[in-house]
Amino acid sequence: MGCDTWRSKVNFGPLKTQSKLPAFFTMVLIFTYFFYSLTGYSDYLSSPAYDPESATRGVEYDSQSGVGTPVRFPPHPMSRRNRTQGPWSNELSPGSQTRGDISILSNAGIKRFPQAIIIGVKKGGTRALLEFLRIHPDVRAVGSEPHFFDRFYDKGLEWYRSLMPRTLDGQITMEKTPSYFVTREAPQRVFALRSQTKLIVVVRDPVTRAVSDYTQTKSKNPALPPFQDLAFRNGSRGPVDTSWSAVRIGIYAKHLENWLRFFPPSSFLFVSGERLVLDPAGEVGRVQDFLGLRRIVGSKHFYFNQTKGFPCLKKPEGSSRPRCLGKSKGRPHPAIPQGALQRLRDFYRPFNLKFYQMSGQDFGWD
Ligand SMILES: Nc1ncnc2c1ncn2[C@@H]1O[C@H](COP(=O)(O)OS(=O)(=O)O)[C@@H](OP(=O)(O)O)[C@H]1O
Repeated sequence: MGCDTWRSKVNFGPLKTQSKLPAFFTMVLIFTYFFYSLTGYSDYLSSPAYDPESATRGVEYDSQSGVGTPVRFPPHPMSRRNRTQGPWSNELSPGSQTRGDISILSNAGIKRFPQAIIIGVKKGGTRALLEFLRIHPDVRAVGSEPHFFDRFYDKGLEWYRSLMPRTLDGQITMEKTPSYFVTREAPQRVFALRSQTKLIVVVRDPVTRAVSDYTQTKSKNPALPPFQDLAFRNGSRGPVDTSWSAVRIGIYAKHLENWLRFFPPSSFLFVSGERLVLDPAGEVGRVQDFLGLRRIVGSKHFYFNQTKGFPCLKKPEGSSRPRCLGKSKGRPHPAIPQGALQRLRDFYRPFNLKFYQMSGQDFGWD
């Protein structure tokens, strides 16, 4: 009788007990999946597994020879806690680190290596471009600068991939680290990871860029000598001091040569930092075309903020309110003697002309 009673109590309608078992286990599986998804454990458990795309890329990677040698990824070097608190956390952009970090959907998709990287240039407008692109539903980007190919290469590919946001099929993973453009080893390293990587370089008049760079350093170190004392040797009377990074970064042709040893010209898109301010929709339109994206980000997303003196977003990613970039972007520059600026302009002219030839674009700095 006991057994019959039990049977009749667990009888769901016309189904027999045997046919209910698979349904029961399916429910347990579904429950377990949602439990892990909601608590974030699925992220933790799945991180050492390689998606086919990144595993294929691992075959390309060889830090010594650059290409062709299959190598194993190193074991995951970071604990769960450290993965979210990397050394780059001080460099977080204003706003969230990745789109929808706190949403349940953040566990959907796969962490992939970037298909496109903004590799430079420092103070070119790289943050503005990345924040503009992040409005696009098919773009997901790391908010901070990973600095993998210059500073943290020793941490290994899995560390790098763990920083990436999850993407669904058809979405593009991006990051920006402007110092890659001037890092000697970066081209080979990027190529070794993914030879098809699309490379975006935001360039700006090298003279203004140098002043912008100086302004940033001076804001952290007010005792910094005057610009002209650093830009020229012998107390500003001598030749241009190319050992000063603020000057050296602006010799774009030289750095680009280094990249062209590994990547064909078609891998690059050069974005004008000046046009990005004057016509953000136009410049972002070119970037969307280059990335093979639908032109979704357009003029309706921008407005010119008179106080800031720069275009701002009407509705940035992760927010419903208009927002401009932070105070460190678009800040006033100190007055530099005209003579010093002219000498620098003369210095850069031949390099600029060479860069125009190499990039196939005249940026109009001269
Ligand atoms: N929309 C908008 N808002 C604010 N700032 C803008 C914008 N578009 C371009 N810029 C220019 O971006 C310059 C900073 O460049 P980066 O973001 O590449 O700097 S960094 O290398 O990441 O530090 C920054 O340089 P400074 O003007 O010297 O501050 C700006 O001129």
